[in-house]
Amino acid sequence: MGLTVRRGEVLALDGVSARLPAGAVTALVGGNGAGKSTLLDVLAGVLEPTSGRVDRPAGTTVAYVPQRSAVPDDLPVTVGDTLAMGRWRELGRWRRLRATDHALVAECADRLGLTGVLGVPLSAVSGGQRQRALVAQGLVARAGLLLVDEPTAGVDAATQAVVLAALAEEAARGAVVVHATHERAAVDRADRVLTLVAGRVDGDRTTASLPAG
Ligand SMILES: Nc1ncnc2c1ncn2[C@@H]1O[C@H](COP(=O)(O)OP(=O)(O)OP(=O)(O)O)[C@@H](O)[C@H]1O
Repeated sequence: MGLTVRRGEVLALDGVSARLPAGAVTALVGGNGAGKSTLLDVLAGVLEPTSGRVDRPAGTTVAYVPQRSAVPDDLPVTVGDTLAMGRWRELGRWRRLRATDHALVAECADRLGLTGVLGVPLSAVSGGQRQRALVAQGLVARAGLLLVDEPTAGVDAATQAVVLAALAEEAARGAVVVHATHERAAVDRADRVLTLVAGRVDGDRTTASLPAG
């Protein structure tokens, strides 16, 4: 990669190189402004790097779950709609869900404990349920590269556990899973930890070699 991103006066990423393995969950850590969201944006292809490039196998599909705070609370959609949107990229223009798509939505809703609220407006469920709905949308996409920005921020321990288990299952399916986090529990559950400090990689290691505490 060797990614550099200039945002105004700031070098949000400053020569970032990393290998993101398939079949593993990589936690992206670092303080506020370290460049985590910027790196996810670049990996997702929604932000062009100033220099460097992302090498990914041809045909790799990408699902990007942004921070919950980046999604308006009052979107006029149900939880079920939110999950179904995860199929849109594959369905193309008419977005008519097939039986297999409905089955995938139902399966991911079940995995994230959302079956009972599929018909409820996204604006009427709790913050934790909204977070799970966004993650479920990412799972529904069945992408080769799943990028998730702070999926366990501001949710209770039970929801954190459900979300982290779902990410681990996606990796077990063979996906590259990368999520930005500030939560210790999320770092502990990850297979790899990539640490950013001021836009540079400050550590790229398996969790086994992380200091305790
Ligand atoms: N849209 C933008 N325009 C200009 N500068 C930006 C923009 N988004 C981020 N930045 C700057 O880029 C740098 C990296 O920000 P980024 O959001 O990637 O960090 P982060 O590690 O995700 O932080 P946080 O933990 O606070 O979410 C920061 O200095 C930030 O101010």
